[in-house]
Amino acid sequence: MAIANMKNIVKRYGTQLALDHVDLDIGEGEILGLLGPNGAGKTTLIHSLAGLIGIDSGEIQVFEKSQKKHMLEIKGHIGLVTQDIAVFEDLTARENLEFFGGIYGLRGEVLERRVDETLEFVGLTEHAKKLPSKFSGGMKRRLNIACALVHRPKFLIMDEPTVGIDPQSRNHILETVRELNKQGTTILYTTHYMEEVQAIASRVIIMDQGHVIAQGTMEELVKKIQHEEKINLEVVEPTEALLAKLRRIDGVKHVTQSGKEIQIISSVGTGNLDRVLTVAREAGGVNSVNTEKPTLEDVFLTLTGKRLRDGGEESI
Ligand SMILES: Nc1ncnc2c1ncn2[C@@H]1O[C@H](COP(=O)(O)OP(=O)(O)OP(=O)(O)O)[C@@H](O)[C@H]1O
Repeated sequence: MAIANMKNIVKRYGTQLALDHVDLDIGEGEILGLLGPNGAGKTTLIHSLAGLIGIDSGEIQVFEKSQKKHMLEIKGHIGLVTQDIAVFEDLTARENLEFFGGIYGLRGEVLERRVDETLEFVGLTEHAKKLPSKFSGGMKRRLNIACALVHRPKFLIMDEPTVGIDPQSRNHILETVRELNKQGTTILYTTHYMEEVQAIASRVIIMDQGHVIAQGTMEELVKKIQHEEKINLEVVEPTEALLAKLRRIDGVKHVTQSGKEIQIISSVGTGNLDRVLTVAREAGGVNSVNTEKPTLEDVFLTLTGKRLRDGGEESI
């Protein structure tokens, strides 16, 4: 069954085109990773899918039903974990869950059982009676997720749920996502962190400037650039003149620099390793060199010209 289809979606904020004819399909049982730099349109896509904002044109179906016609019914089976933590600071963890469960029509014993189960699931049972203001960042994030889960949605949409938390809390959240998926929940997971997508996603969508620029499994995406290799150089003098010369070499697609380390993505089989070394030696010398197969991060760089980790800043 298709969990969601978006067809030809256009969304503008004034003159700003946030979604530019976007198509997206999500199948039941997937963990779909949505990657993109700041401003790519991820939150806009998620909010329009969850029915929080209207679109200018296009068609959205969720659970194979028109979103326009069945909005309320659809919303009852979606959970949305927002990027900004949306819990009540003056209610305890338990009271927060009771409130959100109540919104979804849960009452009495069923509500209490679901609240207990959800607290247990996110590891907050012992803290049920505490106010979120006493929580660490990671615990607050877990409570935020719990609020979106208490009504047991079929489809969970998560907007950067691990921003600003420690690695242990992040692992806990990723484990929660995997477990939910095992139990049958379909998940759309937005992040800036490539390694999170690599750890949990069964399929990946890459967005940039309001467009879906690539989608597929990790292997399919990496295959897209299988004719490329990554050359890692450490040079003695990383001057602008050297970078410019490297970029002019035929077959070189991207050159990025961090201190004395220079990374080059180049077509394979073009003899570019030799050329790169010659240019770098002439420009002051080379401390070390190695080549690697491209990763998902390199797919992103090749497709967008930007590094995801830097929040999408231009790298060349
Ligand atoms: N309410 C708004 N009014 C005007 N412009 C907006 C509004 N919300 C988003 N935008 C613009 O629309 C574009 C897409 O923004 P969106 O927040 O969807 O991107 P994003 O990929 O979620 O970015 P981030 O990773 O920073 O959250 C950006 O250029 C943004 O500045």
